[in-house]
Amino acid sequence: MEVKQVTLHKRSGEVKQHSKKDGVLTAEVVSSCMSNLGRVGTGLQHLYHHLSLPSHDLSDISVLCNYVHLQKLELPHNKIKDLSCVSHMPYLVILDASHNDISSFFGFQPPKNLKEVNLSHNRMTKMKDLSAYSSLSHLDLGYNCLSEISGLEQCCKLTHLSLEHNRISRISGLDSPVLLTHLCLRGNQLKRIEGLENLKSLQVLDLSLNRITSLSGLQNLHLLGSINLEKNLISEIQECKHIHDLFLLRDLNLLGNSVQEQPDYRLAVVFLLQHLTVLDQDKVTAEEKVASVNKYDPPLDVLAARDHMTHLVYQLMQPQVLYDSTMPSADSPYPMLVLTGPQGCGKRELAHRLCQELSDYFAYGISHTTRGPYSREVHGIDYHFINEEDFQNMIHMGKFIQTMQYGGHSYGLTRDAIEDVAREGLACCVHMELEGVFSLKNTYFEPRYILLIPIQVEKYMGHLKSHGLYTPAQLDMTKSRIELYANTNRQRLGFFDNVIPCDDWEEAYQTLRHVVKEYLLLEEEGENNNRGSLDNTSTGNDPEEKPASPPLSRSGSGTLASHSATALDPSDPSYRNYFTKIHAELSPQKSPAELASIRRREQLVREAVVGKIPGVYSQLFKSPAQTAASSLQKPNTHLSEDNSNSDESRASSALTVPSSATGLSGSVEPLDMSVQGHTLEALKGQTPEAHCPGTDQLAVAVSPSSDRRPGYDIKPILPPIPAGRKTPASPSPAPSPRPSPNTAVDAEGNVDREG
Ligand SMILES: Nc1ncnc2c1ncn2[C@@H]1O[C@H](COP(=O)(O)OP(=O)(O)OP(=O)(O)O)[C@@H](O)[C@H]1O
Repeated sequence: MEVKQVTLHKRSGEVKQHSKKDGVLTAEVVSSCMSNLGRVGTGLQHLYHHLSLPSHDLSDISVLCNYVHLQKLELPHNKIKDLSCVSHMPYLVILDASHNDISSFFGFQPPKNLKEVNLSHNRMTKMKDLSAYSSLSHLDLGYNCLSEISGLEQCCKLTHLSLEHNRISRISGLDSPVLLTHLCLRGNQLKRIEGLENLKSLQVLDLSLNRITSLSGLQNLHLLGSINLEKNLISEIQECKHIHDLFLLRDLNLLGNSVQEQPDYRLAVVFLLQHLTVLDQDKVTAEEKVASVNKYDPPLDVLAARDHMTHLVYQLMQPQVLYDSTMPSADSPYPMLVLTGPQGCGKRELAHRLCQELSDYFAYGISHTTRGPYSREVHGIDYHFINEEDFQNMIHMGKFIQTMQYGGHSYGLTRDAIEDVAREGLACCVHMELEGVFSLKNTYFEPRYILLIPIQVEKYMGHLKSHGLYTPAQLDMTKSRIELYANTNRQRLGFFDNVIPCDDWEEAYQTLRHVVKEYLLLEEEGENNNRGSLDNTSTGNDPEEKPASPPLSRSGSGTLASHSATALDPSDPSYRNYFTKIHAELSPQKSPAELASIRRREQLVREAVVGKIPGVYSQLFKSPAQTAASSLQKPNTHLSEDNSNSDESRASSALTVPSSATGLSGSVEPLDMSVQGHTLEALKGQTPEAHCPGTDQLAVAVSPSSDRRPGYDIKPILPPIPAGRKTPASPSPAPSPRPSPNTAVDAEGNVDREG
């Protein structure tokens, strides 16, 4: 249908034809640029609602006074100075007069429903009161010469506002448009983020190309999803803490800020703002998120894996040392009992008492610590108290099997401490925090883990306070860790073998004693078998489920008990059976798959040690298919066979181990233990510490979720030489310090025991 604009729009009914001349808009041009045919209100006439005249060199558009029904008017890229014709368009909803020469701010009577106005790229210098334009939802005033935001007090429906590239040096006048969702102040002269407090609906904020130094002022804008701060003066990562609680923030742009030069900038920001999906116009990958968490707040598994790797690497870098008494045999790792639980829950005293009462079975494994002794503590009984420097030296000498930082001090359990006990023919009983347990679970030791946990928290806290040893901060930390233990127990079925409430110390001891005697099948007739411990290896639901302790018969128990009653003779062949049985009773049962895996790994070590296969590590990490095949071809060799080959073994291990260590030390830098546990604080409080070389490499090499991996529990050692109990069982609460039992292999391959 052909519609003549002239008949539809001329108010007077008369059409005066104009031609486009000297920037004057004519009716002909208008009629050729109209679109969107509709009806007038009466429904009797048709008319066009839209007029679009971009880039027509227009300067005089007064002819538009006649086009009263226009709803959308687009006049960008002309030379228009006067927009007064708009006063005649009461139905106008959208006006685009960008890229013109307009200097008068809203120089027309307000169309009642005017919603979207684009006056960007003009010459306006001052904003005026827009209270008559209360329907405005989108307003673009970018690229003008405005120096102050004002006149928006009544614009309650405004959702999009752009004032980019003006001369604004301070954000003000934005209290009212509370529905504002998009605000662009790019390219102004802003130094601070202020005056945005009321814009609670703000979702997209562009403050790029300003001189902003801090992100303060954004903290309450909880709907913000995107912030552009490109090319500002932000220099500190900790500024991100101001937007840390903006949980909907997905896109942050800090390109062109000096903060990007900070070490580990991207990881630190990704860690602080974990909801980000785009940072600096680059997608945040899942790998980056994991790496950032592992770096700044590593899960216990990751910490433990790093701890384990550190000690493994340092151990490998030392000359070979044989820990014969604790070496796992084919079927029975050295038996250990670990009491864990929050600080001050009494586990240390419980461990001492247990070792005293069951001195034929257990002795206390003494940890090292850098904290000073409390008043009644004895060096060499409660701890080995050493200074930080010595502790670090011991780490570098590969002495520890696990370490942890707690309350600003270092704690660690050495191989020697365990070996000391093992050489007495006893099982080792230690106490440690949860981190220690995680770490120990990476080693070849397979202790029973007993969690001692306070149920009555207030009573426990009162007890701790009464010690008078702890600062309020330490007390708070200890309290918060009760939940950590409880959660670990809830979330990791079977992680602890037993859980014992420790609100009443005597009751806890009796339960512990009972549990341990049950492990050892030593329970006296008639003794209460119903104590308040939870056996965590059983869910209690499955009637088929195996009991936590191996189902040894009573006669087995009798044998064990009678062995324990007399001093053990190492030459007695039943000596090893004794250990095997303690182990069987202290170790959780394994599935056939686990057992097969352990055997495979042991087989590999044996082969490497006797020189049947080349390097220890190249074999330990070979593909599962090869591993399976090789273990099929070479069925489990007996320990005695390995012993018969001892010359060859020594030669082979002396050759292979240092080369493995060298290979490792080339690619894996030793860990700086002081970094662990401090990075998060450093990040939150101030600029992160300088990058710690090696930390990342280790973190990458370690899978956080895996407790047991090939090679982790393998030591480059010779088969065990049972040393046996050297002294009669002592009733003392803890083994007294004795010379190091370490045994070294000299250049000729001769075994030489220290001390
Ligand atoms: N080698 C270790 N690895 C991990 N944690 C350890 C180690 N040795 C000791 N701990 C634990 O470190 C925490 C602090 O020990 P510390 O002896 O300083 O505190 P305490 O107030 O005497 O508490 P507790 O009575 O529980 O030992 C304790 O929970 C303790 O069990």
